[in-house]
Amino acid sequence: MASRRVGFCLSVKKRRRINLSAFAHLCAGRGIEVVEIDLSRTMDSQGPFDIIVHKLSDVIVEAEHDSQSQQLLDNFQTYVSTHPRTVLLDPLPAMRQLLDRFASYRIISKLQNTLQGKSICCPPYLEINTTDMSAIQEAVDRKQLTYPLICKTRVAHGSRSHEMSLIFSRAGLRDARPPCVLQSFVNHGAVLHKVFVVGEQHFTVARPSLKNFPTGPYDRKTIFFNSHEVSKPESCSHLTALDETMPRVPAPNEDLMVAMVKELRAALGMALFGVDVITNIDTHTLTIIDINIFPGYEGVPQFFSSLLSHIEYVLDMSHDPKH
Ligand SMILES: O=P(O)(O)O[C@@H]1[C@@H](O)[C@H](OP(=O)(O)O)[C@@H](OP(=O)(O)O)[C@@H](O)[C@H]1OP(=O)(O)O
Ligand SMILES: Nc1ncnc2c1ncn2[C@@H]1O[C@H](COP(=O)(O)OP(=O)(O)O)[C@@H](O)[C@H]1O
Ligand SMILES: [Mg+2]
Repeated sequence: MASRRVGFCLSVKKRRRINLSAFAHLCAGRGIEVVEIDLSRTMDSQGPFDIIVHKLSDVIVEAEHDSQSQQLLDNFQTYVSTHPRTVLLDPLPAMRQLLDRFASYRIISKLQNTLQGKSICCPPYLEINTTDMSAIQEAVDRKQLTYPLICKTRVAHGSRSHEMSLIFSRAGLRDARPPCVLQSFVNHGAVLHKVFVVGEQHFTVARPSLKNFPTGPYDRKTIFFNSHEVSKPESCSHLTALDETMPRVPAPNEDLMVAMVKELRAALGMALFGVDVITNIDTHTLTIIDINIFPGYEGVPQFFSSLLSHIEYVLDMSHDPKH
């Protein structure tokens, strides 16, 4: 009989993607039982759980307008609050803030101040809530945002959240669809670094990314794109094809990455997250552009062993009377 039970609460898609049955097999060898939580049944009938690993992004976003999802979320929250000894990976309020780019970029901007002098930054950006063009133009000028601007939806989860645009001039600002973020585009040599965090450990994987653009403003039509067409491992787009004469950008400094991950872990209070970083080709500043909840860890063969170690560590800590 397994002595410890880990509940996984994931969408069907996520469960398949991470191959939960293979992870359950690994856990069984360490006396840990993996249970797939079915949110449509009572949590009490499926427990007890020593720890719950979840990605409830779909449910949280749907709960905004769907009472059935709200009910599922309420049941989950009630279980968690009435079982304080069950560890939650990760806390709901912590992950909820990452579903909102306004909140994420505030966190990243604060981090930029904490790590001052460490050459880490967040691109200058604006939160756009209005359709009033002159107000938007004035805000862009006041904040001295440089063109091109990348326009991202406020909601950071779901298929529509990856629909973005590149705006090259004041006239192009009419293509912004509020609520959204307007962020200065940073030339980075078309390489994205995905930093995948599991507790104390992190793993970095390089991915394709948007190519460099001349600094604007200039007369060019807005480019609409889906971020998954440019930054997935298999992405192959004309938007990522670099001019071959471009000098290569150095890989990010590992000490800087360690400092960034440490600060972010503390600021977020989370263990399973991903950070998208790029290196500014002119200043070599490490630039954070995105934080993801429980990402895919694609290209990280150590993911399972690392997750298992983290779960064991958390369980040991929670049973330690000193904590
Ligand atoms: O949006 P990104 O930066 O491409 O990262 C995605 C993202 O985190 C996505 O989650 P969601 O937006 O659907 O919540 C993850 O999907 P899964 O939950 O199905 O794994 C992707 O795995 C992330 O991609 P990546 O692993 O490339 O960071
Ligand atoms: N400020 C920026 N400068 C340059 N490229 C960017 C910037 N922000 C995003 N990108 C590009 O757009 C892609 C998607 O942006 P991101 O903020 O990670 O959104 P998503 O949530 O869809 O992953 C990145 O992978 C990168 O290629
Ligand atoms: Mg991203």
